[in-house]
Amino acid sequence: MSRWKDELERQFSPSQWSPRMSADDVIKSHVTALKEGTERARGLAQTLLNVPYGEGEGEKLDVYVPTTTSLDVPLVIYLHGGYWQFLSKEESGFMAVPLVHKGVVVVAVGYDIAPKGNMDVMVSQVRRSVVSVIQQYSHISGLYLCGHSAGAHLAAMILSTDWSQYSVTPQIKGAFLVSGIYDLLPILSTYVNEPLKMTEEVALRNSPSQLVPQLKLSSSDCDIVVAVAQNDSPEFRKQSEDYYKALESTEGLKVTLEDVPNTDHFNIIEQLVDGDYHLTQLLLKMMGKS
Ligand SMILES: N[C@@H](CC(=O)c1ccccc1NC=O)C(=O)O
Repeated sequence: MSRWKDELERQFSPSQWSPRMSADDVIKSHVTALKEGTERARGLAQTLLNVPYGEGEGEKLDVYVPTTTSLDVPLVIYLHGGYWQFLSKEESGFMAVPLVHKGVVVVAVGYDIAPKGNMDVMVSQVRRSVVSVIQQYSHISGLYLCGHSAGAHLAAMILSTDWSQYSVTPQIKGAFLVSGIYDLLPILSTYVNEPLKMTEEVALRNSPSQLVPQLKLSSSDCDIVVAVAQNDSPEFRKQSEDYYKALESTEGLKVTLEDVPNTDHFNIIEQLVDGDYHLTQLLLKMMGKS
């Protein structure tokens, strides 16, 4: 393998950039943290698990419901990460712990990761999950998205949807894009694409960086936070910076770049179990619940 390809693969291996632990350990600890947080959330909140949003076996979502008498109930849809090939909704309810406590509904969406699903399928699934959620929860005070890593990519694709082919047009008030990938071309030649098997055409039509004009048409009223970890790799940091710049130079969009100090690709999202964490506070503030 060429040194150039080695370096590209290292840039797209988030586990190799954590200053906290070895690559293997940071992934193990990530999965454990997400699982434990999700178990806690399932113990604390009322839940509706495995609610179908489509016909497919994998087209199900989990709802974490607050006990509140307030009429102002925002809803956050969480899209999990894992390079479109790892993780599931089963360990994706962790952020519900502090949010449900503040009267926010949290929805963790499942989608068919590769090799079962491909990029077009996953993007279609998460878009349909949003339509299903607003049809079932029409009384909510606002719809928000949060995605991590590959899930931030999927959230950005939701913001970039031409809803004319769908039965409703979702009004998304805010989106938290955490350590995401917005240009899929650089990963085409890496190990990440082995199970995905994307062609250049597939990568282009599923790159949010190519869809900024559509995002402006569909999501001009949405507050967008592009968050990146201080210890994300230079290529990951560049993905967030470039996408932020592309959005920011588009007139009429409200977008901020959050460079989160003392975090890596994994604990930037794990810490959403903590109500005092900077990004939890920002999310609550965006929803008017701080
Ligand atoms: N090869 C990747 C693996 C990875 O990103 C990952 C693996 C398991 C669960 C989650 C992951 N990534 C982000 O959520 C890495 O080097 O981190």
